[in-house]
Amino acid sequence: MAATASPPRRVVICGGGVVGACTAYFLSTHATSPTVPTLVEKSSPACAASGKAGGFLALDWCDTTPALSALARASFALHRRLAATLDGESAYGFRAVHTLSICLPTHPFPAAATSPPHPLLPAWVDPAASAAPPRELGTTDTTAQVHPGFFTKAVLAASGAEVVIGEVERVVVRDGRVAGVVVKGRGVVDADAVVLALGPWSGRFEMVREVFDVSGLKAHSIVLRPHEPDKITPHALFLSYQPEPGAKMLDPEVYPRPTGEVYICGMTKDEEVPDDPATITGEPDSIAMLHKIAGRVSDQLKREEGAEVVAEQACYLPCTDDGLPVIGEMPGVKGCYVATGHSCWGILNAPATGAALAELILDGSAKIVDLAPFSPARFLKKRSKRGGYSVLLDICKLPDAMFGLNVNRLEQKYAILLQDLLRDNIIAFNKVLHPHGHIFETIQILRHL
Ligand SMILES: Cc1cc2nc3c(=O)[nH]c(=O)nc-3n(C[C@H](O)[C@H](O)[C@H](O)COP(=O)(O)OP(=O)(O)OC[C@H]3O[C@@H](n4cnc5c(N)ncnc54)[C@H](O)[C@@H]3O)c2cc1C
Repeated sequence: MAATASPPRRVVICGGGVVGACTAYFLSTHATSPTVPTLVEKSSPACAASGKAGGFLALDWCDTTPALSALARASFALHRRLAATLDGESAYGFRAVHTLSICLPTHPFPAAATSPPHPLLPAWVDPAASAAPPRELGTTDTTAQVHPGFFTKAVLAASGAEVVIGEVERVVVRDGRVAGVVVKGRGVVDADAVVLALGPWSGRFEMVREVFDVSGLKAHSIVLRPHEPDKITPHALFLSYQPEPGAKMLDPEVYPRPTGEVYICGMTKDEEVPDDPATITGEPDSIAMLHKIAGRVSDQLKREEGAEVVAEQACYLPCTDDGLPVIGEMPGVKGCYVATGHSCWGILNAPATGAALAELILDGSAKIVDLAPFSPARFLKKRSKRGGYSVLLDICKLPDAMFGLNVNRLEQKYAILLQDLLRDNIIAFNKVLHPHGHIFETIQILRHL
């Protein structure tokens, strides 16, 4: 990625979830070119997954995917640094946690059949809740938590960003460069750089949809206030549970919070994301199952034992086809950046995402993590393997003037496809281009990229 001549002055971030908020924070705290952005949010900051997530953080749980591992490890370290800078402990419940895996039996064991509680099991968890000895999945060195909604709002407030409540309808592009965004009822907000951090709504923008797909996976959660909150220890529980013999295995998660509340989530479902984040509600069956599971884990979490219901809710995980987030500049639109697809790790991975984007926008390249594996252009390359030949034919139909040395006039997406074809499909390249006599000129263009 070529370095920008001078950093953009006006940056507009679309979307007030954790990814938009962290990007705002790292733009405004950049060491040499601090830039306070404008953030446009349709409903309210952290109204969607970023306010309704668990907020669990893990150092090494993404290590099986090298690119994601780098993002997660950098983010975990940044979470620690942010907590120290922003007083995360009291501002948003940052703390280290113990993390256990527990296999919840299908049917509760009779009390007499229960052996003494396993030493790893916290006292507030019913000993009969564990069909097998619990397993330690993380320690206070490797796992931690935040209250995701409080975290998102705290970093956004610390960024000093101007927050505009309004719906971004589209991105304004002039001569292949971003010029602003159109906000419903307000008109154009001018910008030198635009960041699309719209979670599962990113695909609503044609410019994004043309390059990659983002889908939403609906997930449910409940928040309970036990009658003796002081008895609940900082233990995150990853459960496996089969409600009936032969039924689908469920994998709910339980996160006690320093606020005294206990958050329980699970029950996912592929479903179309509704237009308005404020209208998302949980389905009664899924919420009822989460209450059943909560009651099986601990008497403290039973409504009939005095647990107060604080929230019953649902939201959507933003998912991509290859399971990796998309972070980088949109091909063919200079100054338009995207950050989405963080799936079940958006609260963890938002800090390094925001820090990397801030570097990319203000310095011209990211140092904190290598953004190459997350580039939106990776989808374009995949599509070129299927459609590259016909695109090449399209290029051959372009007027001869396009094959001069005027790289700016050749859309970047075609240039990427050509690069791909040069590497993977040189024969097709020669065969198609030679009769038209464009080989020399095209190679010149590629040299200029
Ligand atoms: C049940 C559940 C539990 C989870 N637990 C964890 C966890 O423990 N740890 C973890 O790391 N991750 C967790 N996640 C994942 C995490 O919540 C997400 O990856 C993350 O919140 C995505 O953040 P985002 O900013 O990309 O999107 P979102 O939070 O969805 O934010 C997108 C924002 O864009 C706004 N918007 C949409 N359209 C427009 C428009 N046209 N104009 C302006 N604004 C618009 C929306 O209103 C919304 O505020 C969990 C997710 C779920 C669903």
